[in-house]
Amino acid sequence: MSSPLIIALDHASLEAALPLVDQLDPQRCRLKVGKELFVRSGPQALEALHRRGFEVFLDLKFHDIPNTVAAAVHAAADHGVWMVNVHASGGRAMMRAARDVLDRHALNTHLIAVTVLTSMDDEALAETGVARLAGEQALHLAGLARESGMDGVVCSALEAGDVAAQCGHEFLRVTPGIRPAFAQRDDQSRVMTPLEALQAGSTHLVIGRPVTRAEDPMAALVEIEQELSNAGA
Ligand SMILES: O=C(O)c1cc(=O)[nH]c(=O)n1[C@@H]1O[C@H](COP(=O)(O)O)[C@@H](O)[C@H]1O
Repeated sequence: MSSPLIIALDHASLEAALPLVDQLDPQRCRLKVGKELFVRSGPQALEALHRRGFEVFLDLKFHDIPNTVAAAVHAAADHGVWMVNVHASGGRAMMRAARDVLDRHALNTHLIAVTVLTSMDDEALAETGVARLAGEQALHLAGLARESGMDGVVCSALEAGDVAAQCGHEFLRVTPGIRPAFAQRDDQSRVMTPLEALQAGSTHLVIGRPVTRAEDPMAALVEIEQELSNAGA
Protein backbone atom coordinates (compact mmCIF):
# COMPACT_ATOMS: atom_id res chain seq x y z
CA MET A 1 0.00 0.00 0.00
CA SER A 2 1.78 3.09 -1.18
CA SER A 3 -0.77 5.84 -0.46
CA PRO A 4 0.42 8.34 2.15
CA LEU A 5 -3.17 8.96 3.28
CA ILE A 6 -4.40 7.97 6.74
CA ILE A 7 -8.04 8.82 7.38
CA ALA A 8 -8.78 9.61 11.04
CA LEU A 9 -11.95 7.84 12.12
CA ASP A 10 -12.82 10.29 14.88
CA HIS A 11 -16.28 8.80 15.18
CA ALA A 12 -18.29 8.08 18.30
CA SER A 13 -18.46 4.34 17.69
CA LEU A 14 -17.79 1.58 15.16
CA GLU A 15 -21.42 1.72 14.03
CA ALA A 16 -21.05 5.43 13.37
CA ALA A 17 -17.80 4.92 11.43
CA LEU A 18 -18.85 1.98 9.24
CA PRO A 19 -20.91 3.90 6.66
CA LEU A 20 -17.78 5.90 5.80
CA VAL A 21 -15.40 2.94 6.10
CA ASP A 22 -17.53 0.93 3.69
CA GLN A 23 -17.07 3.62 1.04
CA LEU A 24 -13.28 3.58 1.39
CA ASP A 25 -10.80 1.35 -0.39
CA PRO A 26 -8.03 -0.30 1.67
CA GLN A 27 -5.73 0.01 -1.36
CA ARG A 28 -6.11 3.80 -1.30
CA CYS A 29 -5.82 4.75 2.37
CA ARG A 30 -5.12 3.52 5.87
CA LEU A 31 -7.38 4.22 8.83
CA LYS A 32 -6.64 5.76 12.20
CA VAL A 33 -8.55 4.66 15.28
CA GLY A 34 -8.35 7.20 18.06
CA LYS A 35 -9.43 7.52 21.64
CA GLU A 36 -13.18 8.00 21.35
CA LEU A 37 -13.77 5.17 18.89
CA PHE A 38 -11.49 2.80 20.81
CA VAL A 39 -12.96 3.65 24.21
CA ARG A 40 -16.48 3.06 22.92
CA SER A 41 -15.99 0.13 20.57
CA GLY A 42 -12.67 -1.39 21.68
CA PRO A 43 -10.69 -4.10 19.90
CA GLN A 44 -13.84 -5.06 17.98
CA ALA A 45 -13.34 -1.90 15.94
CA LEU A 46 -9.82 -3.02 15.02
CA GLU A 47 -11.08 -6.48 14.07
CA ALA A 48 -13.84 -5.03 11.90
CA LEU A 49 -11.38 -2.79 10.01
CA HIS A 50 -8.79 -5.55 9.63
CA ARG A 51 -11.49 -7.88 8.28
CA ARG A 52 -12.21 -5.28 5.60
CA GLY A 53 -8.52 -5.29 4.62
CA PHE A 54 -7.43 -1.97 6.15
CA GLU A 55 -4.12 -1.30 7.84
CA VAL A 56 -4.81 0.50 11.11
CA PHE A 57 -2.94 3.17 13.03
CA LEU A 58 -4.04 2.84 16.68
CA ASP A 59 -3.64 6.40 17.94
CA LEU A 60 -3.90 6.23 21.72
CA LYS A 61 -0.81 8.40 22.40
CA PHE A 62 0.40 6.47 25.42
CA HIS A 63 2.14 8.58 28.08
CA ASP A 64 2.82 6.90 31.43
CA ILE A 65 5.60 5.15 33.34
CA PRO A 66 7.78 2.88 31.15
CA ASN A 67 6.36 -0.42 32.39
CA THR A 68 2.77 0.64 31.80
CA VAL A 69 3.44 2.07 28.34
CA ALA A 70 5.44 -0.99 27.25
CA ALA A 71 2.56 -3.27 28.29
CA ALA A 72 0.02 -1.11 26.46
CA VAL A 73 2.14 -1.02 23.29
CA HIS A 74 2.53 -4.80 23.50
CA ALA A 75 -1.25 -5.20 23.80
CA ALA A 76 -1.80 -2.90 20.81
CA ALA A 77 0.69 -4.78 18.67
CA ASP A 78 -0.93 -8.10 19.64
CA HIS A 79 -4.06 -6.79 17.89
CA GLY A 80 -2.06 -6.68 14.67
CA VAL A 81 -2.18 -2.94 14.14
CA TRP A 82 0.10 -1.38 11.52
CA MET A 83 1.15 1.54 13.72
CA VAL A 84 0.91 2.65 17.35
CA ASN A 85 2.09 5.82 19.11
CA VAL A 86 3.35 7.19 22.41
CA HIS A 87 4.17 10.74 23.56
CA ALA A 88 7.88 11.57 23.11
CA SER A 89 7.61 13.83 26.18
CA GLY A 90 7.20 10.61 28.20
CA GLY A 91 10.98 10.40 27.88
CA ARG A 92 13.78 8.14 26.78
CA ALA A 93 13.20 5.29 29.25
CA MET A 94 9.51 5.12 28.37
CA MET A 95 10.18 5.02 24.62
CA ARG A 96 13.00 2.47 25.03
CA ALA A 97 10.73 0.20 27.08
CA ALA A 98 8.10 0.35 24.33
CA ARG A 99 10.74 -0.43 21.65
CA ASP A 100 12.19 -3.30 23.68
CA VAL A 101 8.88 -5.04 24.23
CA LEU A 102 8.14 -5.06 20.48
CA ASP A 103 11.64 -6.33 19.67
CA ARG A 104 11.49 -9.03 22.34
CA HIS A 105 8.28 -10.41 20.88
CA ALA A 106 9.34 -9.89 17.24
CA LEU A 107 6.35 -7.62 16.61
CA ASN A 108 6.73 -5.40 13.54
CA THR A 109 4.11 -2.76 14.36
CA HIS A 110 5.48 0.69 13.56
CA LEU A 111 6.16 2.57 16.77
CA ILE A 112 6.15 6.35 16.54
CA ALA A 113 6.20 9.22 19.02
CA VAL A 114 4.13 12.39 19.12
CA THR A 115 6.38 15.47 19.34
CA VAL A 116 4.35 18.67 19.83
CA LEU A 117 0.62 18.42 19.17
CA THR A 118 -0.45 20.31 16.07
CA SER A 119 -3.06 22.15 18.15
CA MET A 120 -0.28 23.77 20.22
CA ASP A 121 1.32 27.08 19.29
CA ASP A 122 4.30 28.77 20.95
CA GLU A 123 2.13 30.49 23.54
CA ALA A 124 0.26 27.33 24.54
CA LEU A 125 3.57 25.49 24.85
CA ALA A 126 5.08 28.26 27.00
CA GLU A 127 2.12 27.95 29.36
CA THR A 128 3.10 24.33 30.00
CA GLY A 129 6.60 25.46 31.00
CA VAL A 130 8.36 24.67 27.72
CA ALA A 131 10.45 27.70 26.77
CA ARG A 132 11.35 26.54 23.25
CA LEU A 133 9.28 27.53 20.23
CA ALA A 134 6.92 24.76 19.07
CA GLY A 135 9.00 23.96 15.98
CA GLU A 136 12.23 23.78 17.99
CA GLN A 137 10.66 21.61 20.67
CA ALA A 138 9.26 19.26 18.00
CA LEU A 139 12.72 18.89 16.48
CA HIS A 140 14.28 18.33 19.90
CA LEU A 141 11.75 15.58 20.70
CA ALA A 142 12.21 14.02 17.27
CA GLY A 143 15.93 13.66 18.02
CA LEU A 144 15.16 12.06 21.38
CA ALA A 145 12.62 9.74 19.73
CA ARG A 146 15.19 8.67 17.14
CA GLU A 147 17.79 7.95 19.84
CA SER A 148 15.16 5.99 21.79
CA GLY A 149 14.49 3.60 18.91
CA MET A 150 11.26 5.03 17.50
CA ASP A 151 10.43 4.37 13.82
CA GLY A 152 9.31 7.96 13.37
CA VAL A 153 7.32 10.81 14.81
CA VAL A 154 4.02 12.58 14.62
CA CYS A 155 4.78 16.23 13.94
CA SER A 156 3.41 19.19 12.05
CA ALA A 157 4.25 19.21 8.35
CA LEU A 158 6.01 22.49 9.10
CA GLU A 159 8.73 20.47 10.83
CA ALA A 160 8.79 17.41 8.57
CA GLY A 161 11.69 18.58 6.41
CA ASP A 162 13.89 19.46 9.38
CA VAL A 163 13.05 16.14 11.03
CA ALA A 164 14.09 14.27 7.87
CA ALA A 165 17.34 16.23 7.69
CA GLN A 166 18.11 15.56 11.34
CA CYS A 167 16.83 12.00 11.77
CA GLY A 168 17.18 10.52 8.27
CA HIS A 169 14.74 9.99 5.43
CA GLU A 170 13.71 6.49 6.55
CA PHE A 171 12.49 7.97 9.87
CA LEU A 172 8.71 8.37 9.42
CA ARG A 173 7.08 11.82 9.51
CA VAL A 174 3.38 11.33 10.14
CA THR A 175 1.68 14.71 9.91
CA PRO A 176 -1.81 15.73 11.04
CA GLY A 177 -3.01 19.31 10.79
CA ILE A 178 -3.65 18.79 7.09
CA ARG A 179 -6.11 21.20 5.59
CA PRO A 180 -6.94 21.08 1.85
CA ALA A 181 -7.81 24.47 0.38
CA PHE A 182 -11.54 23.62 0.61
CA ALA A 183 -11.50 22.86 4.36
CA GLN A 184 -11.72 24.87 7.60
CA ARG A 185 -8.86 25.05 10.04
CA ASP A 186 -10.99 23.90 13.07
CA ASP A 187 -8.85 23.63 16.23
CA GLN A 188 -5.57 23.01 14.37
CA SER A 189 -2.90 25.70 14.68
CA ARG A 190 -0.03 24.52 12.51
CA VAL A 191 -1.53 23.41 9.18
CA MET A 192 -0.58 22.74 5.54
CA THR A 193 -2.40 21.47 2.45
CA PRO A 194 -1.84 17.79 1.51
CA LEU A 195 0.46 18.67 -1.38
CA GLU A 196 2.45 21.22 0.62
CA ALA A 197 2.85 18.67 3.41
CA LEU A 198 4.29 15.99 1.09
CA GLN A 199 6.55 18.51 -0.59
CA ALA A 200 7.70 19.66 2.86
CA GLY A 201 8.82 16.12 3.75
CA SER A 202 5.86 14.28 5.29
CA THR A 203 5.79 10.52 4.68
CA HIS A 204 2.17 10.09 5.82
CA LEU A 205 -0.76 12.51 6.04
CA VAL A 206 -3.38 12.16 8.77
CA ILE A 207 -6.65 13.67 7.60
CA GLY A 208 -9.82 13.73 9.66
CA ARG A 209 -12.58 16.31 9.48
CA PRO A 210 -11.83 17.59 5.95
CA VAL A 211 -12.93 14.11 4.78
CA THR A 212 -15.09 12.68 7.57
CA ARG A 213 -17.20 15.83 8.06
CA ALA A 214 -17.40 16.68 4.37
CA GLU A 215 -20.86 16.64 2.86
CA ASP A 216 -19.50 14.05 0.42
CA PRO A 217 -16.50 12.32 2.08
CA MET A 218 -15.56 10.33 -1.02
CA ALA A 219 -15.55 13.44 -3.19
CA ALA A 220 -13.30 15.15 -0.63
CA LEU A 221 -10.91 12.18 -0.65
CA VAL A 222 -10.85 12.04 -4.45
CA GLU A 223 -10.13 15.78 -4.58
CA ILE A 224 -7.14 15.26 -2.28
CA GLU A 225 -5.89 12.30 -4.35
CA GLN A 226 -6.20 14.36 -7.52
CA GLU A 227 -4.28 17.27 -6.02
CA LEU A 228 -1.48 14.85 -5.10
CA SER A 229 -1.44 12.95 -8.40
CA ASN A 230 -1.59 16.12 -10.55
CA ALA A 231 1.61 17.17 -8.86
CA GLY A 232 3.12 13.70 -9.36
CA ALA A 233 3.19 13.09 -5.60
O1 LIG B 1 -1.39 11.66 16.77
C1 LIG B 1 -2.19 12.22 16.00
O2 LIG B 1 -2.73 11.61 15.09
C2 LIG B 1 -2.37 13.68 16.14
C3 LIG B 1 -1.31 14.39 16.65
C4 LIG B 1 -1.32 15.79 16.60
O3 LIG B 1 -0.34 16.46 16.98
N1 LIG B 1 -2.42 16.42 16.11
C5 LIG B 1 -3.52 15.74 15.65
O4 LIG B 1 -4.47 16.37 15.18
N2 LIG B 1 -3.52 14.36 15.73
C6 LIG B 1 -4.72 13.60 15.31
O5 LIG B 1 -4.93 13.80 13.91
C7 LIG B 1 -6.33 13.90 13.62
C8 LIG B 1 -6.57 15.21 12.93
O6 LIG B 1 -7.92 15.32 12.59
P1 LIG B 1 -8.47 16.56 11.79
O7 LIG B 1 -8.00 17.82 12.49
O8 LIG B 1 -9.95 16.38 11.86
O9 LIG B 1 -7.90 16.44 10.40
C9 LIG B 1 -7.07 13.75 14.94
O10 LIG B 1 -7.49 12.40 15.04
C10 LIG B 1 -6.03 14.02 16.01
O11 LIG B 1 -6.22 13.23 17.15
